Amino acid sequence: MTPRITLHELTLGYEGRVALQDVSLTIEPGALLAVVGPNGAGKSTLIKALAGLLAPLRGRMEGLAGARVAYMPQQGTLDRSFPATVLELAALGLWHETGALGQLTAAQRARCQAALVQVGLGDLAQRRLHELSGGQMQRALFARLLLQDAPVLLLDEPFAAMDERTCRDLLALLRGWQAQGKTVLAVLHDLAQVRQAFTQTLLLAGRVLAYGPTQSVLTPQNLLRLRMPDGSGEPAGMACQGAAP
Ligand SMILES: Nc1ncnc2c1ncn2[C@@H]1O[C@H](COP(=O)(O)OP(=O)(O)OP(=O)(O)O)[C@@H](O)[C@H]1O
Repeated sequence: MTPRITLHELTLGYEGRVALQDVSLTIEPGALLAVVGPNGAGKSTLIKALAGLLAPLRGRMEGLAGARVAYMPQQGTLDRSFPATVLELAALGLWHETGALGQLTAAQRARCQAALVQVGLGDLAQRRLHELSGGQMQRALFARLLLQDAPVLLLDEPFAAMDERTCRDLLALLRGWQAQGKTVLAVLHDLAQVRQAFTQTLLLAGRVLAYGPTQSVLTPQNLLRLRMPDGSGEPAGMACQGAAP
């Protein structure tokens, strides 16, 4: 069952210093929501709070208690020197079934392999993580999400450094999840991609600047206020750092 998530005057930060303030909004079940804003806007901070990794400084969140939430952090924050294989990484998605030290049954192993095939990594199941390209690693993380099968998915820059084909394949997975009634939130920098694939957008800059249907949020006026490129190829005041190429 996918929950309705409501945020009430949520203020987030670190060691008492505010990063994102007074967020009040509702995310309907089955939303496909892009979280957009310049560097330091509080996008990752919000995702971490929704994932239960950061306690609010003020305000509260409703709907997430007891809900299964899958969280994909920015790839740069992951330690790839850990001596695991691609299949072992994907299998972490079954943690809710196996427990922390659980051995995989033959059926679970087959499901992991099937998830790897689905993301195009069927031949790389025994590869070590440090041997993967950035795009292959991202696909492996998506296989883990597939196995987690959670009703709420929180993805922090899932398409950073992806080639076009990988982006397309992984976007199709996101759409499939939405079609199943899951809620998908993704931090994105590529506004053309947001316009093309995401029905709802949350625009942040230390607070909520706009929230709603993508075309009414990503207006020239809103983007100009943030000096963000508008995705039309027009010159921008400030490049959106960290953007997917
Ligand atoms: N672990 C942390 N400790 C202290 N301050 C932090 C921490 N993480 C983020 N911040 C601060 O919180 C603010 C929001 O950061 P956040 O990572 O949420 O931004 P973002 O919108 O995701 O940016 P980017 O597009 O650069 O990833 C920034 O001012 C940042 O310096």
